Amino acid sequence: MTELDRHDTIRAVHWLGDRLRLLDQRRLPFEEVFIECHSAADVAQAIKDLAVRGAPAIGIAAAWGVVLAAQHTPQILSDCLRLLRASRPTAVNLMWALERMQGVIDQGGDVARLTEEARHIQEEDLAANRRMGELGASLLSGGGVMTHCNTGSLATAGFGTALGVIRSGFAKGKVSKVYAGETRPWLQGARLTMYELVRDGIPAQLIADSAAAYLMRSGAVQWVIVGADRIAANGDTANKIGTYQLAIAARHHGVKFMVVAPSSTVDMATADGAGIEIELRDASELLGVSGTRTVVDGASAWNPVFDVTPSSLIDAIVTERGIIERPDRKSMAAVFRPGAAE
Ligand SMILES: CSC[C@@H](O)[C@@H](O)C(=O)COP(=O)(O)O
Repeated sequence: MTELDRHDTIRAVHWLGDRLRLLDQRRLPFEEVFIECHSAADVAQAIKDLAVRGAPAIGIAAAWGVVLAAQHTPQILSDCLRLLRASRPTAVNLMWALERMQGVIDQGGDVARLTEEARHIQEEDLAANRRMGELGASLLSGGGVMTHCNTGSLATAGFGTALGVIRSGFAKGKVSKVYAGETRPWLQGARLTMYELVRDGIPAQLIADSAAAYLMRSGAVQWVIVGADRIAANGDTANKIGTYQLAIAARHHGVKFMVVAPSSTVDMATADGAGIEIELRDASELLGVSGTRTVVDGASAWNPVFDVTPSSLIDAIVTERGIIERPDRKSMAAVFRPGAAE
């Protein structure tokens, strides 16, 4: 067991043979409670309600949802796939995982084959995260990094994407301090990223989302490192709301901006960010904090939960296939459509 393995101990998604156990991320950090899904509908609901969240983890959970459907309700398998696909719109890992499962179904695969495919999806994600950790850490210099939302073990099969780069960077002595934005309104940064960083003993401080530009101006941060929910063919990247303004502030202050995501997050069928559907969630999520209403009755709210960062503001996209510096349509195609005529 390596030093990194000793630290990376959280797993959000557990397959138990006839049901799926999910660490309920709505209850963290103070309660480590698991929920059990017995059907594809249970999994779809858990994804919709953010009990499981983070693009890769959503895809993995959905793949296991298809196994549950094949075990318990094979007569309505295609309805179950539709239900899972509709659970959240932005993270393309969900559609990607369901397409892989559909491929097995189309070849006449039985429950055993579907189980094997879901397990592969989960294991490949962990391996991709380890690889991206190495690659991303090789770019780092300066020691100070900022991240947004939660991209760690909780959001993936383990280790994490952006947080994986931070973990690797810390292990190599290339990260000395992490600043985590709290990530209103669900507080993934405050509740989940700080939970992971404190468990790992990585020096970290929470900041209000609105403190980011001031932090960058101070010179304390050399890299902003974030994950992604969907990367279009030209490198435009959808990620948690607030990422775009971080990229603008980073460019203004000469801070580098890195996106870390497995190739399952790359959507070459979508030409650019304008084609990415952005999830709008209920206004009630913004009208209070942790269930306590903070806004006057009668007020309304606009609650998009992702935004799109144009590729021109991204210094590097790191996937398990390699590093793409200054991403654009051509450099993305060279990695994700090798051999295709330009
Ligand atoms: C490795 S997770 C990458 C992204 O999925 C993450 O940054 C993010 O935006 C998660 O949003 P969430 O709404 O919590 O699912």
